[in-house]
Amino acid sequence: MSSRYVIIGAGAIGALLAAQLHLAGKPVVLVARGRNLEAIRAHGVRVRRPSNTEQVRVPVVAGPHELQLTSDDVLVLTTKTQDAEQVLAEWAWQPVAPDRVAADLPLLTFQNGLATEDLALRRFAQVYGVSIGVAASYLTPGEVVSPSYPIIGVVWLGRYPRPAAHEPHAEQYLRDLREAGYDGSLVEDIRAYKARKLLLNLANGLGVLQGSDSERDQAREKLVQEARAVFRAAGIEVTQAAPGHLSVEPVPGHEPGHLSTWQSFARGASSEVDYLNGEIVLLGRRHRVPTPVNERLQRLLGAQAAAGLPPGTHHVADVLTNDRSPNYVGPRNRVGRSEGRTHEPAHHR
Ligand SMILES: NC(=O)C1=CN([C@@H]2O[C@H](COP(=O)(O)OP(=O)(O)OC[C@H]3O[C@@H](n4cnc5c(N)ncnc54)[C@H](OP(=O)(O)O)[C@@H]3O)[C@@H](O)[C@H]2O)C=CC1
Ligand SMILES: CC(C)(CO)C(=O)C(=O)O
Repeated sequence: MSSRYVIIGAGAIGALLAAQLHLAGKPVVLVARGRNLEAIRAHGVRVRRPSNTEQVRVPVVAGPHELQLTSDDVLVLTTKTQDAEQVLAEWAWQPVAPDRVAADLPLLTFQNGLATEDLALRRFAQVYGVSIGVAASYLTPGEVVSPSYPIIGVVWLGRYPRPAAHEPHAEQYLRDLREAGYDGSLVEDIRAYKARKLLLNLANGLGVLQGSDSERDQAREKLVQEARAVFRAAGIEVTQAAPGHLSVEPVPGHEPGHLSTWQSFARGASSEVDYLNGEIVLLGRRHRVPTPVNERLQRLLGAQAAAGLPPGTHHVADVLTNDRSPNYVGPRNRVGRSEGRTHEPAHHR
């Protein structure tokens, strides 16, 4: 009998993982909130795949007050990074058994970026970082789109900060994930895998902006160059291991290619950019390495999220140049967004 997985955060990663584990016969409880909770309570998680849609009746709760934790539970954190601290604080000191609290349970952290594992380690002693490659999408309460089948995603899983000599629990988690449809491996240095993934995720924010493919490529190259420089200065290893391959297929009625950051902006949810590009900015400030392009993207999208503005509000050129005068006209309006670059200032050409 495998552990029960208590999956906190019912979005693209968490709701899909809960559905997959449930379908594989693994004990699982999903923690959701708001309209998403209502929809999952009423109908289960709707999983839209390339060739079918399944309604998966996953047990769901609103929080620790609706659940009795046991010593066999494994907590799984699948919120965005910006919500991790609040969730960790809420769950860590919940009672499990006499003299035990949730912070004594193992915790799996699925976040992109480098920040969550240290946030978790402040309270939880057994932290397992997971780096996941998956093309999942959450845009509608109670529903996830999963364009890969039968392999749902690829995971790299490792004890943080480093594995013990023998990690039977990590092996068990990986076995369960494999049975649930995820390809994956155990890794020695999960941070090096998260660093590799972060190099990819630095461009997530570019998908929220208007611009051509070549402008995006140009910006992506600069974002990654800056990141590599700060990683060198900070002594952060990036794994050289080859990334896994995942086949992604069309799902009827679903527009493909929108990454997790775009999904947050499209839903009017908060943005993870402070922990993606913002991680590079933080490391740059600590180690005195300039990171102007990551900083411009972070500032632009931070202000956009604060104002509740949708994808397409700004242009990639705003990230590539620091020239705010005399031609800068501010954020594009909704007309400019839907009709393309209609009011293009000179420095964007
Ligand atoms: N989407 C993807 O394809 C990929 C995502 N990732 C990474 O995985 C992590 C999770 O991302 P993703 O699944 O996309 O995020 P989502 O925004 O889709 O899902 C996060 C979920 O957590 C919920 N949540 C937030 N705070 C709380 C809280 N305090 N209590 C309970 N639930 C809470 C949100 O609630 P609400 O429903 O109200 O918004 C939402 O349902 C991120 O670090 C992301 O970068 C990695 C690879 C791919
Ligand atoms: C780039 C991608 C899709 C890889 O899994 C991802 O991490 C994201 O959407 O944030």
